[in-house]
Amino acid sequence: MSLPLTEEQRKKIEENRQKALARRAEKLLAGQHQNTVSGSSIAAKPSRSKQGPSTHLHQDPSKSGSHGVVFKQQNPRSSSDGDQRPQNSHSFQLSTSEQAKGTWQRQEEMPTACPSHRPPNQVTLAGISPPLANSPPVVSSEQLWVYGLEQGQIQASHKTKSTPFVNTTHEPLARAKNFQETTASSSGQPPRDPELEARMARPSTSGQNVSGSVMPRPEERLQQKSGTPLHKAAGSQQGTCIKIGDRFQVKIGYSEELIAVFKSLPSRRYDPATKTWNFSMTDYGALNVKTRKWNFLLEEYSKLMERVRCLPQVQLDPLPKTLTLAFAAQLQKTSLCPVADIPEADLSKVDSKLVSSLLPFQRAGVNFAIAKRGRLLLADDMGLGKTIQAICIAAYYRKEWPLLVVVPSSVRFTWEQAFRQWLPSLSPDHINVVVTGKDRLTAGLVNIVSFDLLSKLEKQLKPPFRVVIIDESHFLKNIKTARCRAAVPLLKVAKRVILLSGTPAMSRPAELYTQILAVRPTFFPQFHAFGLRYCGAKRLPWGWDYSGSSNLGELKLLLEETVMLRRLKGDVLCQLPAKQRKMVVVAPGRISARTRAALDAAAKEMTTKESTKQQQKEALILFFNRTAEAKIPSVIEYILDLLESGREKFLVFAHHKVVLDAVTNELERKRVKRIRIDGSTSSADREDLCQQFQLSEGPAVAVLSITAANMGLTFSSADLVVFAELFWNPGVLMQAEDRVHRIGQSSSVGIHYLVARGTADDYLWPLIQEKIKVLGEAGLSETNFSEMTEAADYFYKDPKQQRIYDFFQKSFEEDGSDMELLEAAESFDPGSGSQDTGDTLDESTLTGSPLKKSRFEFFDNWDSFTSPL
Ligand SMILES: Nc1ncnc2c1ncn2[C@@H]1O[C@H](COP(=O)(O)OP(=O)(O)OP(=O)(O)O)[C@@H](O)[C@H]1O
Repeated sequence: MSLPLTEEQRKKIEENRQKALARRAEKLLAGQHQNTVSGSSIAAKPSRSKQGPSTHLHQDPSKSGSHGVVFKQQNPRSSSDGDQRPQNSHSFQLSTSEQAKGTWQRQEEMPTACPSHRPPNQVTLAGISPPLANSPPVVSSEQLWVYGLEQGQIQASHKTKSTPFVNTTHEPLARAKNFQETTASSSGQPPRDPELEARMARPSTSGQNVSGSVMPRPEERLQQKSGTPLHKAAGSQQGTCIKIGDRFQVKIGYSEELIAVFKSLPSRRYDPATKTWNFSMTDYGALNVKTRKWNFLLEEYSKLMERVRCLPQVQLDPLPKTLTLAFAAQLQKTSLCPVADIPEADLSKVDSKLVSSLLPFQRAGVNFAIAKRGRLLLADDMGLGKTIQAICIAAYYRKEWPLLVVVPSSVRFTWEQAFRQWLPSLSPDHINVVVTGKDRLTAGLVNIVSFDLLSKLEKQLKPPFRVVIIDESHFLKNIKTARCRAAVPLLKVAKRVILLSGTPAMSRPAELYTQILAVRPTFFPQFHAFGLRYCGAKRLPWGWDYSGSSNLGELKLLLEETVMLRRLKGDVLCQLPAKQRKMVVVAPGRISARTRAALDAAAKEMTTKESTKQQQKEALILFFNRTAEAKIPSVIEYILDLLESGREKFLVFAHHKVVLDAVTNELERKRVKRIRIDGSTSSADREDLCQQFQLSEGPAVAVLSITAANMGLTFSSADLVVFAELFWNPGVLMQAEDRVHRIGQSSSVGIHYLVARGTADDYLWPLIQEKIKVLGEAGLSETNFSEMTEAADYFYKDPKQQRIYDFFQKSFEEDGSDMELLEAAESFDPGSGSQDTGDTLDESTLTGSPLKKSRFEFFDNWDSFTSPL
């Protein structure tokens, strides 16, 4: 951020200039070393470099009176000078050969090892540099001399002005800072970053420590801390370094000396975007600022920075310290390839069932995590199996358990199931799912808790967990939320931090900050530095605005090098099955006591010997009915979590009208785009609604009846299907799945079955699996439907449960049983059922739902069920 010089500052500079001239004259008289024309007041000793810019210039044919400059993109490794060759006399070399000579002589006399010659007081006031000029600044040698002398004075006012955290009154920012302070003090020092430290300790090719040559000097540290650029002199050019691929780019306006420096570096290129430019000096001012970019190999970074420091009229913001450390090996040429090969991790101590199930890209993910010492953001696309990878990574560090798993509350039990499935060596008794604020957070070896409960159980976080998984880590994007305040300190001190999110940032880079902080607390300990670099921070009358974005390419590189692994579905499509089915165990904790009692009564009725067949079937219908009601809050919670996680378009299939109504009403309340197709939708409307959904952009949900919308419709623009309810006929379920898995679908499709324990799902789910297995054996269905829930705990030890299951099986397998069940349901008296149970549904979730009226309209469309469309 540069501010124009005030009148007072100008006067002071002029005064100082005069004084400096006088001093200079005295020095000359005293016979001291003279530096004839240069601005080399910063150079205490003249020293000639063998590789100095002047050598290049003199060898450069560009000097020979040509009239233009051609900039061509070159092979980055080419050392040719061909990318900047003047074609005519209006070249960069100034208009006369005399001038050029004068300039380059100055360069020649500059020491190359500038830092050692540079006076220590060369940090100047942040606000005095003018904005990037449109035309080359005209700076006389005298001016340069004076600027060099006067910087110490300017610095005097620098310190109090350049720390936005101190000065700003912007509340969120102030809070962010406080937060940083409190978390730092409450949790002690953040853990050291061994990876970066190792890099820093690695010797460079020149035998120097990376830190020795790359670490900024004190004034640069001040600059980085304050987030303000390092300024050299009034009137200096201000530029920035940005890392791009294995190169870094310099964005800066014209400076003759700087071009000489650039030319001295063999890897230079000009304007990678436009490849070739041909322009004269007179056109320079009109050039688009965006095109003034140079880029170099990373390994030349230190060399360039050292030389640029010698140019008082040029000021170049260095790469952030975090970047220079992250890429130290490349900056120092100790690594030839941009990303070092990731070694294969030794997973011999992890359950072989899990390890052998990993797909190749998942195995690579585990290797990456272990190479990063168990601290990473695994940002694979949705449905790529982040859970299995996270469990494997955590299992690798099993000696450091107890493990804490923080998840959205709608998937707590799915995680429990996943641990059971993938880690058979872990006794189920050692898995602790925290359900209420009174539960113990440390009761198990694996402790699963929701974000919201975590903030209520903060006191139980001492001693801290050493291994932590955070699912859907973008839930932590807002530093002001209670969940974030509870989680981030915990993560900063944990030894292993596994963040999972398919959408780490949904709208702006600022959302990434807390996640980066959690994985690498030392990277950007202050948000402002991050905000300036990557959030296009703007100072507004009310404070700082960090809602923008800047240097995104660099941010991506930094994240990928150090913190984040992200694979998109398209990258690994060939390794994925066409359909990925997932059983989601939804929260039984949300079933009220009265519904639970009603479910138990219905279950008892089904197996009572005294009951007639008809009574048993009615009890079965009642059981379904209560199941539907019991699941509504969890279903809605799950759908809202999906939307919050960035799922854009998906289908929700349900069976009972009460569920379809509740979901539709909630989406309406949340103003989410939706369509609904059930038995009451006319054929013409069905097609229109379908098209509407197919063409819609952004989040949209299709709420569909399992029986009325399982055929004849195409929803290939979605790639996820959620079954809010189960249905006993797997053929109907698979037809419903195929609404998205059909021609036009280019992605692997996710299918989520929401299953609630203690309900009819306990029996329906194994029943469906059993049927599919039989069909699979006959080559009539895919087999992986049942494989996915192999470890599901649905095998009945209790004889009563077994009897219910047998009854289910019998009821649904008898010829015409469906019809019987439907008839039985028709004869059911909803009114009496309603009064009997008087179940309370979550009012907040069901606002606006015409519950009383439709409560027992179990099947939304009998006709479509018996004769599907
Ligand atoms: N290697 C594997 N073998 C068998 N099943 C797998 C494998 N990897 C993933 N799955 C299954 O794929 C489904 C999706 O996996 P998971 O839920 O972990 O994806 P995710 O990346 O966490 O998705 P989201 O971001 O939507 O939560 C699950 O049913 C999971 O069990």
